[in-house]
Amino acid sequence: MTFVSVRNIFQSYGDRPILERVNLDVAEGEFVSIVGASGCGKSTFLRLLLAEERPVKGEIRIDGNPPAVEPGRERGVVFQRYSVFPHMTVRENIVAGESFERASGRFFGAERRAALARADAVLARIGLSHVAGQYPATLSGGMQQRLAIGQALAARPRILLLDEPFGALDPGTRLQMHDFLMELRAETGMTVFMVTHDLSEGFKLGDRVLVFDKTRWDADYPDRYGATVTYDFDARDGGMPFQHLLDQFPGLAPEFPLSALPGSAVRDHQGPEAAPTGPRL
Ligand SMILES: Nc1ncnc2c1ncn2[C@@H]1O[C@H](COP(=O)(O)OP(=O)(O)OP(=O)(O)O)[C@@H](O)[C@H]1O
Repeated sequence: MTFVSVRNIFQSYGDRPILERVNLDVAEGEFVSIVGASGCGKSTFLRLLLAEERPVKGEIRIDGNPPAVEPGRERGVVFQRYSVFPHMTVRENIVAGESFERASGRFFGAERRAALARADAVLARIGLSHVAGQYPATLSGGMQQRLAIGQALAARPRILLLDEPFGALDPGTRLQMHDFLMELRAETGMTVFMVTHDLSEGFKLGDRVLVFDKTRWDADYPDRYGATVTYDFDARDGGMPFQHLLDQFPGLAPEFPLSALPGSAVRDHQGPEAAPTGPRL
């Protein structure tokens, strides 16, 4: 059953189209990876889901309703660069994440004690209990990003939006974060949209991998057309057979023509006029 529905979305900045004819149905609990060339509108799409922007045309529905303008309860978001508060301790950061309107200082008495107890439960879940009283600057990059995810989860959102969340981390920490995110996802059943530049990460973590690209090009006016979803790959089972191919041919991604993969389910999002030529990542 559809949880997030995106219908014929167009978005432009000034007279410059960024997205066009984006259609999508996502079930609750699905993990959707989003890849595409730099500047093609992936973050713009996340901002539309967050209701930070309104589309020029089209409609987004979350559980049948337009996305609420206030962040927090329904959707949590994590960016590439650590979005935690540097002047608050790790525990206070989690408390602050519970509600954007109610920073930690707004909790008093029993309410504050309850909020701190909930924060401690989140910290235990993300493995940061031992640094609860420290400031973010004293943590490693991976720990800070775990804190950012914990902060987003403190409000118990049904949807987690991740914009290149592991892009700034070293490869080892990145792998640890993959395990961490998969565990959290299994525990919470949340729906995830993750923008990544790492194709194999997208296939490893996602149930689906969406490729954003332009289907129409004007060589004289490269900004004339917007991007849309050109591929929607079934990536369950760890992105097999994509991962097997990567193992066999290291260095294959990202130029490999994804459409040639055996067993990849490519769903049609644009209708008969669209003629995707393969992602340029
Ligand atoms: N508020 C804005 N006003 C005008 N142009 C914008 C605005 N936000 C984004 N853009 C432009 O829209 C295009 C799409 O930006 P967006 O950040 O969505 O791309 P992206 O696919 O996420 O890129 P990257 O992979 O590099 O992060 C870019 O050319 C960007 O400069």
